[in-house]
Amino acid sequence: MSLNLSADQPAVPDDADDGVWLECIECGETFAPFADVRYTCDECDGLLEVRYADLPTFGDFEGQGVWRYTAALPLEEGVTTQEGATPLYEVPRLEDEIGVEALRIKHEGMNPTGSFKDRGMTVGVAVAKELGVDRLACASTGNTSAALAAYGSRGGMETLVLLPAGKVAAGKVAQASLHGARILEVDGNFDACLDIVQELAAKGEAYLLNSLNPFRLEGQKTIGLEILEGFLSDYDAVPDRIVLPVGNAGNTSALYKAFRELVQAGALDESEVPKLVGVQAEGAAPMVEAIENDADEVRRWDDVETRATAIRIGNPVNAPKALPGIRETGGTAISVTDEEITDAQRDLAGEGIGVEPASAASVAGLRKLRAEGVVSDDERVACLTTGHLLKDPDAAAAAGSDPEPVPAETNGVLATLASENSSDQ
Ligand SMILES: Cc1ncc(COP(=O)(O)O)c(C=O)c1O
Ligand SMILES: N[C@@H](CCOP(=O)(O)O)C(=O)O
Repeated sequence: MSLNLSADQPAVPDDADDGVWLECIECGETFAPFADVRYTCDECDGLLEVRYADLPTFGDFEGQGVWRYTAALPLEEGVTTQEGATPLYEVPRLEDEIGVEALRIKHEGMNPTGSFKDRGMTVGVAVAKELGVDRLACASTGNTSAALAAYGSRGGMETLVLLPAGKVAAGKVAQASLHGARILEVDGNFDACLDIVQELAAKGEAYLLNSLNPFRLEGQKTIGLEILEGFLSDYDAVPDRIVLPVGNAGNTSALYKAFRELVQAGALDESEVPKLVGVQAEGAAPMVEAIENDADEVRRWDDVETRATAIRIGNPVNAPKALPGIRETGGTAISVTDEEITDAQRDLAGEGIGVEPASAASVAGLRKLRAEGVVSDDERVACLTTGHLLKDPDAAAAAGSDPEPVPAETNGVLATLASENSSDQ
């Protein structure tokens, strides 16, 4: 099986349920979608994708948010807190400074729990209910755990999250905790947590809701659909390029699937599909390594480090879906330093957009690619910012300026205002 853009719509197998089925991206084996719990192929362990007998075009969408795109989703309703419909901000100063025809920021930090994970969970948790499971679990660098805890509690289900000890931003742990998840802090990195959660899921201890779960990625497809609709409405054309931070590579896979389905439905010409550009932190860049080396597989990095803790991931499990997404769209992958990430975080904040460090990687990557001449000045680009500033208050405080102590009287305040701001020097 190849995930190419011009692949024909597959024949509907006998095990389809109401025109929906699961299919292995490696060997093509098909499975009924809601009869049993499975995350990968029984035959070859390949990744699974949800397939549809009928694919929608733009005219088939109505309403707002993730569930506007019901025609492109496996269920008609989810466990919802009104996720999606996030802003597509204009950033005139950054657009000017980076030097592209148009730059828009799709700010996924404006979702209910402050990250794009809500789009996946509204679908994934609803499928879990359909399957009749009681305990949901994930490994997480923070945002998945916050979203799982919130949507699990909304669905009245037990949630278990495994976090790398000491490597998750404070806001995210607080969210998972208050929404009632049982939090286990693992003495290991995210990839080790995911190995364990996969084993727990295989033993039937919990239903896995990381992005290995094909249903979760269906919800995340709606990011791509919203970006395309936003650009069509404002520019009468889809973006030339979408730049996004990459960790486990779920979004890259999901956006590519959204575009492939539009091409198959005849709603988008193959030549119009936006180039997908993945950005990783230098200290955690296995996807970039694979793209640069033209490799078929991604090598697992055992030691990963970056200030952008959300993308501190060395073994992107969705690589077999994401590598074709980058290559088939004519995109690329690039790594950026932590300093470049923080600079971009400050620049976005300077346009009133508060993002966590991992999110700013997209803008840092675009800036670098523009400077290298890979992106040209006539391009219209969307950068995805994946999580809100308040997710990681420590990183925000470190990137911002320090408060200045003043006495509790006006003259003292005036004297301080008249002096140089020492934190600006
Ligand atoms: C804020 C943030 N940005 C980016 C990513 C990376 O997304 P993906 O795993 O879909 O590549 C994650 C988590 O993985 C995240 O939490
Ligand atoms: N950044 C992620 C890492 C896990 O990714 P997932 O998409 O596979 O759940 C997180 O927030 O935990």
